[in-house]
Amino acid sequence: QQTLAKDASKKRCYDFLNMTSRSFAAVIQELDDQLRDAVCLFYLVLRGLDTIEDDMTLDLDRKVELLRSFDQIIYKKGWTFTENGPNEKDRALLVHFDVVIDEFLRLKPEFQSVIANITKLMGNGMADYATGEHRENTSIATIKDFDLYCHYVAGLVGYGLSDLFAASGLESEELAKDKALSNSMGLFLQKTNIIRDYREDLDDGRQFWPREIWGKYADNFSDFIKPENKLKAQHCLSNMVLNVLNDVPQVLTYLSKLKNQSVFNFCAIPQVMAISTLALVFNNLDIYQRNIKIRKGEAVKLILDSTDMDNVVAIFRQYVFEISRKNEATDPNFMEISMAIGRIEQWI
Ligand SMILES: O=C(O)CO[C@@H](C(=O)O)[C@@H](OCCCCCc1ccc2ccccc2c1)C(=O)NCCCCCc1ccc2ccccc2c1
Ligand SMILES: [Mg+2]
Ligand SMILES: [Mg+2]
Repeated sequence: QQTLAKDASKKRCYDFLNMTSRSFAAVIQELDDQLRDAVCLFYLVLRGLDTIEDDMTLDLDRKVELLRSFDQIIYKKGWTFTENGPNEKDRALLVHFDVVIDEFLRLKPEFQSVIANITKLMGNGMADYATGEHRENTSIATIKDFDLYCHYVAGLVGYGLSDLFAASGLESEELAKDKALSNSMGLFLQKTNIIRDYREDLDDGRQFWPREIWGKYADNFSDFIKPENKLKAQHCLSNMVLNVLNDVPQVLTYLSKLKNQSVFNFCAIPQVMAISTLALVFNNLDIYQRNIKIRKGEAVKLILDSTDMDNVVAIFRQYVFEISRKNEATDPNFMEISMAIGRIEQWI
């Protein structure tokens, strides 16, 4: 009887995974037995934390209290949360969070401590940011603030994944020690999404592009949606893409150090999707009007091709070449982008 109940609650966790993530559910479920459950629960715990962070209808003091204590909440059997607004997309995850906690508490202790440590760091980072000087529209001032915020919400995920890979024995300890490489794995994904999500975030009253960049091209963050600012909008966008390109060499270095096939696929596929998205958004002013996504057919081809390092390098080379072809000599960022591409080509 016990095993039936345990299997049912584990199955529900995978249902929550498939419900809350288009891009990660499939690759997480392909991981080898030693890692699959730990990474699934790592995802669900952090998605639960992010569902608190993302909810703009929550009272700020209440939000901060939850963010800073989430690393203790995950040890409280039976805990659930029903205060999210009705439109919060992953609200159901927290309404049934007791199921996630039950499964989290069944993980090996070393997996639990990796997840709890990252949850504590991320929750406090999110809270510091939510109560910072720009709390009204979550705006980000400098490129340094941009890197710090993305470190909190995504770089730390890279830290935790590398630690889980090492704890499972499927990957080396030294990979987990090289924090800069793990950090870049998160920053590349998060920053690419932040560029792609300009319009969605603007409409939600959030702005994640650093003022140090966009402030060179406009007085207000929303100016870029106006047709008369087309050229400024294009140059601001290429400046953002330039900032993200700088993480590519470290992403390729991280991937080249992986030994386990299922871990390689899990790590490579989101990065390949991101470089494809980056090439799609480069000099593409549609991002100021709507959320653009790579076509389903292209995504399927990328997933099937991303199983070994040579193919992944070839895919990166293809998209970096596409960006260099679209790079315009009249763009003030033209030279910097050419040099960033040069640094990537030394690698590939
Ligand atoms: O609300 C949304 O749907 C999007 O939220 C974004 C936001 O609010 O900024 C934002 O929320 C960030 C805070 C919660 C992080 C949740 C997460 C994501 C992916 C994971 C993958 C595996 C294991 C655990 C994971 C945890 C978000 O989901 N951004 C997507 C990019 C985050 C990438 C994280 C990451 C970092 C390094 C990686 C290395 C290898 C493979 C996957 C990796 C994945
Ligand atoms: Mg989110
Ligand atoms: Mg968030």
